[in-house]
Amino acid sequence: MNQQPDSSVRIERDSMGDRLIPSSAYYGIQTLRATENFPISGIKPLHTYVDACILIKKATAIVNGELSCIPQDVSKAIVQAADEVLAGKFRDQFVVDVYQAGAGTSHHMNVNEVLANRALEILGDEKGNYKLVSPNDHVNYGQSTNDVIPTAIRIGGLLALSKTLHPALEGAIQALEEKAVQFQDTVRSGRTHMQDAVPVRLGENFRAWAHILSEHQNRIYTNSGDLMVLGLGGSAAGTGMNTHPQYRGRVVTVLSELIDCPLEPAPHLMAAMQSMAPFVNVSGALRNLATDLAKISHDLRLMDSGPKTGFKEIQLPPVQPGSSIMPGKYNPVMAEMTSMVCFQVMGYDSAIALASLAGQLELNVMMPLIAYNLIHSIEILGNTIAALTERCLTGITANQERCLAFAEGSLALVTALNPHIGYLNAAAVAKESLETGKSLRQIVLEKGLMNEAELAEVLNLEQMSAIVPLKYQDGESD
Ligand SMILES: N[C@@H](CC(=O)O)C(=O)O
Repeated sequence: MNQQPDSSVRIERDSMGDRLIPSSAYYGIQTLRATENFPISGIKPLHTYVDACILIKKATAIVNGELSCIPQDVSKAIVQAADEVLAGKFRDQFVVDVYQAGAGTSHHMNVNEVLANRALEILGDEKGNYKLVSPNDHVNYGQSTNDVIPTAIRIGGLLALSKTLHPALEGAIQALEEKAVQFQDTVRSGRTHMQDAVPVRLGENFRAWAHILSEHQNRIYTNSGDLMVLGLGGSAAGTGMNTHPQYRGRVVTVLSELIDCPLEPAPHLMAAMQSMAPFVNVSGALRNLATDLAKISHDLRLMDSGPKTGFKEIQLPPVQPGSSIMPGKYNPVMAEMTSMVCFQVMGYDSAIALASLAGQLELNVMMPLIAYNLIHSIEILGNTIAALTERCLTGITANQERCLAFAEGSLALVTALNPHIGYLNAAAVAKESLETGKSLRQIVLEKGLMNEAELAEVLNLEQMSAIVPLKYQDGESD
């Protein structure tokens, strides 16, 4: 390329040759080639994933500067550039599609180039003039995509969990517990197999859901512990080639301080690089949560069904007109959206499992897919749960009369008669009630199976729907 380009572009060179880059761009030639190679989804890297990569680069620049592996002024300029990105600048410079080069080298080089070019500017030099600060020799000193990207997925996962999913789960659990107290005295008919079952308390349904979510939160905490063990320092193949002996330990300490989380160096660098088990583990816990969350959102839709032709035991808050053609229709849109997000998370989990088994020898090159799917799953689940809580759970009201009417009309009330008249007699009473339309009470009295006082005591909905306390001995309470 002999012609002098105009000032709107600059020339950059890599091992494949020269290319023109817009002068204003902070990314460089390797990023440009990647954008041309991967025009796949139009989806750019998640902010949290960019943050994770930038935090790693900040930590490595600090430690490589302290160890005199890179010049002090270069280290400081890279750190300043990293801080600027973390503060929200240059976000439009991370431009490589999420479906990209195996292992994530393209996104990684995008990060290295943006930091190098901004560091050059800070040092008074020109973008693209990589002598003073090079994306490969300085920003990437002692690193490889192969140890940086698995670390970035770990850090991105931890950031997303603490910023999005855990606070959302806490909010949902609290909202459900408040509803449990509010609806504690509302008796409704249980339904099993979608048929009449024994009575339950509506409040207890909400308490059960709070408990289910709280157990999922514990599983996610436990499963995410592995994300805190970092193989950073393994460089290209998990041997640590081209790193200073003190780098590996120090960089993990600095990164721990930066994200305020107790991280540790991996006991075996090759294992940390090859195995995607920590991500499968967290994704599995997310799938597990999504499975129950979808079930809860389906239950909410069932219980709210109607208004004239369904259960309508509860009312979900109407948040928008439901129909483009049917006036006055309000649909359970927040619960519907929740189910779809849960299905997406399960799909992402399946893809993560396939990507994780596709590693070969020293490296798993499917990491870009794992990075996007895992962090996106955490974030969309967190955002979904927060929106569901704010726009649906907190505003749910109970239709007490309707709940009670179903409970009183349930054929399964006859279950309470088993200990007094036996299962077969009780079944005959139920059958006759269904055939004749007479009440269970009336048939039992007509048949002389029990007297009125006994029946009144046994067919007590409050008592039937109360949870039997756990006791191991008389006089002991739980
Ligand atoms: N993923 C690259 C290494 C790197 O980008 O640092 C490779 O193994 O070829």
